[in-house]
Amino acid sequence: MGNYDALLVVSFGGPEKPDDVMPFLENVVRGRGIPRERLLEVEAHYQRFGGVSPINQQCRDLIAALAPTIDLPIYWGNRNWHPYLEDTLREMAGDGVRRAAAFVTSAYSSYSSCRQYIDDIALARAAVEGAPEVVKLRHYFDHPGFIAAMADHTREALDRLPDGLGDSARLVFTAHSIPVSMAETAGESGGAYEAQLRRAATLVTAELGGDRPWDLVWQSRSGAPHIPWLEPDVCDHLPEVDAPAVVLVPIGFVSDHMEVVYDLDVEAAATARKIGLPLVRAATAGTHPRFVSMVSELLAEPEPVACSATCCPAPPRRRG
Ligand SMILES: CC1=C(CCC(=O)O)c2cc3nc(cc4[nH]c(cc5[nH]c(cc1n2)c(C)c5CCC(=O)O)c(CCC(=O)O)c4C)C(CCC(=O)O)=C3C
Ligand SMILES: [Fe+2]
Repeated sequence: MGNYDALLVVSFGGPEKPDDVMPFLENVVRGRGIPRERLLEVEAHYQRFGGVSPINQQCRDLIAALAPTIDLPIYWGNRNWHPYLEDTLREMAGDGVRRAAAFVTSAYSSYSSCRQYIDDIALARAAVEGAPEVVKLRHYFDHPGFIAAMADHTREALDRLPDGLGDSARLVFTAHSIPVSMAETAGESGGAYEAQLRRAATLVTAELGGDRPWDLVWQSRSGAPHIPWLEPDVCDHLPEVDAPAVVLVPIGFVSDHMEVVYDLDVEAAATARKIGLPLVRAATAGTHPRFVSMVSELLAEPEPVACSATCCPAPPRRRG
């Protein structure tokens, strides 16, 4: 069992009022060559929800659910918005925390979903005198707690379909698209992001019993149009589905993010309506009791071996 004196929940961060949106987006895309038009489009998604991303409240809810289950003080720091990791680490140092376990709200290997969190934790630690040591907990995409939560939510979604469609509905798992070059180098030997997503989808489907067919597709593509990203996009895939109904399973996200409430619940839902395809979206893991208890199980495991220095390498930086 790891010898920790605090739990640090590490997340992406998101805006909480209209004026936060552009500064938040600028933090996210700094040096990443994201076209201005894409940024303005994404800004509109956030403004449609009053400039509030669901992600921060999801983090607060998770921490509230974790508190009674974990015998450690719990802190919260984000990469891209308040509360920033650096501020949280300063608070932890002031409280005398020496060694914290980090639970990152991203289950998979890739630069964006793992290495970038590790790098940002290291940068924040370097800026804080006496910062605690931070041990990142292992990837949990295949942990029985995450799988049970997603299987439960998938079952609930199947039950929400109109009469009789549950048995023949196709499961369409979705995850954030990433550049093909990032996917090819994900993990210790490449391809880990997609392989882990396929593994999680396989485990969730197995838990539902039978041999229900499923697909893994992508969403929320960003970047310049000439750079290849993982395909197909969920909206291009739906018209190709040869089944009377679909349950979308956002296996790539552990809680509701703007990508879930806009890209799936608005865009993909509109696509399905247009083609007359009954579609429901499974809930994200969020504060499902098995997902919550998974965190204390991870804390009780032997300390994880850190990723090697060459795991999930950074893509080349563009424009400063
Ligand atoms: C793999 C992955 C995850 C899953 C792992 C994880 O959960 O961390 C994830 C999560 C998230 N991504 C988020 C938001 C954004 N991601 C962007 C851009 C990008 N994402 C990428 C990948 C991922 N992103 C990539 C390769 C880019 C291109 C720029 C770059 O190379 O970095 C942009 C720029 C605008 C645009 O979309 O073009 C935004 C606003 C939010 C917050 C949502 C909210 O507010 O609720 C969350 C949780
Ligand atoms: Fe993203």
